[in-house]
Amino acid sequence: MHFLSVDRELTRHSYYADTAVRAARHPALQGDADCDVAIVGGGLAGLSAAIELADRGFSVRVLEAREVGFGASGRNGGQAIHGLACDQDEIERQLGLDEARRVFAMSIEALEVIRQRCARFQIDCDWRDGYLGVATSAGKARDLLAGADHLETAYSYPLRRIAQSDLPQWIDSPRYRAAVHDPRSGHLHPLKYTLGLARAAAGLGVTIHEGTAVTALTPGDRPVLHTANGRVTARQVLLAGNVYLQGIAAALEPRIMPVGTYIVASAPVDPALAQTLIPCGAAVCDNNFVLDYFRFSADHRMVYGGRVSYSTATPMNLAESMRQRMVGTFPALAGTPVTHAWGGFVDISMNRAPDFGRLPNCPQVYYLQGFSGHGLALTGLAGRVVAEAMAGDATRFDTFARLRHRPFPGGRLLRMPALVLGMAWYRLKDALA
Ligand SMILES: Cc1cc2nc3c(=O)[nH]c(=O)nc-3n(C[C@H](O)[C@H](O)[C@H](O)COP(=O)(O)OP(=O)(O)OC[C@H]3O[C@@H](n4cnc5c(N)ncnc54)[C@H](O)[C@@H]3O)c2cc1C
Repeated sequence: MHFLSVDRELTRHSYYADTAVRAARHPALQGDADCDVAIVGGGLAGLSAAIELADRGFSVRVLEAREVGFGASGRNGGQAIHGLACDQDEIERQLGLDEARRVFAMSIEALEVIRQRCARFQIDCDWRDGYLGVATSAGKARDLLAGADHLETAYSYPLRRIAQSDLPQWIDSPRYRAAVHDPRSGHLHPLKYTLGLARAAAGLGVTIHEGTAVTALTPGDRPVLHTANGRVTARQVLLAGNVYLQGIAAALEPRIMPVGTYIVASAPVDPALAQTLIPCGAAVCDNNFVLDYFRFSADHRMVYGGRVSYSTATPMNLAESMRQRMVGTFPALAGTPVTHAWGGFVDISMNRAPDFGRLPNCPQVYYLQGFSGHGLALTGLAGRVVAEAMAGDATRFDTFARLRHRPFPGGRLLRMPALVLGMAWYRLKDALA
């Protein structure tokens, strides 16, 4: 089955969709329109850019095939964490330490962007401060602490180190050997946040069209986006369609792969139990290659993410297998039922670094992709730097655009099997660490 059909199934039982209110529906495009910037994709990247562009006086249209927040933005783990999906080493290797420091600083700005937007647009999305990085083995603990040392010495970014003996004050689980805590990162309800950004964008004059799939792009001095019921001609275009952007820009497709990741939400637990299990209230994520990520929601449900599918097929018995992972981490939740199970696809790049740039055959068309499962905060910054570039100052955008990306090997047919094989190796490394 094609991953898009799998993806539609995965949206059906999301806790976020059950607990967010879609106050506004945005009408589909009918007829032809003109604007300064046309954006493909009503996720966090597209909406963030729309807000930044509207702030700079541009006329903006967002074209969304389904509905705002349909993709990863409305379904993710809700963890807004410093840094990128890849280690800073990758950025240092490619751009040097000074540029890598600028990139890291932008990832911290991305966290501030969330806080600022929640305050400015009064977005109530259950934000809570705090992120706890945890390690499941002695080897992983060494990696975690070495990473923290590097962030402190090379980036002046201190993380609090927590020894195994002190862990119960932070997380009550038998699984972990060490942790690091970051008070500047945090977590939120991603669909409430995404819908809040759409409301903010519309309030700034951005026209949003839901139910409007872009089927083709004609490059040129004024690129044209084609849809079933009309066209949009713009001075500049942003492609922010993530893994769903298929058949619009062939050059971009081999640079990312859709990888499935899954989440369950439990029934609400006694607030006192939630407080005992994660006393610091942080979002938690381990540093395995195939990682587990979890947190308590504002209504005291355990929102537990993990597993991956590199073949795009949904794992068998998804809800039960995820429940078992949750109970492995927190035996105290053994009697707590799971009420929701859902998932989505992340846009991983080969090196896990974000992939921002302009289309080779049409520099008026910008793109943002390759967030590699770490885009909740970074999309906000991405929208800001692409707006800066469109407004004439590409300094920060081009820092990202200089990162080199290789296409996934194997061509269209063999790409997926090659990836599955590669990932089996990393899973083995996790198991042996
Ligand atoms: C299950 C899951 C858990 C995750 N957990 C975390 C986490 O805890 N922390 C974190 O930092 N990141 C996480 N991520 C990643 C994060 O959600 C993404 O990086 C981020 O949301 C990407 O935003 P986006 O706007 O680029 O893409 P999306 O939100 O996917 O939006 C793209 C939109 O473009 C639309 N579109 C595509 N093509 C077209 C077209 N041709 N015409 C019109 N519209 C089109 C799609 O319908 C879609 O709505 C997770 C992702 C998933 C799937």
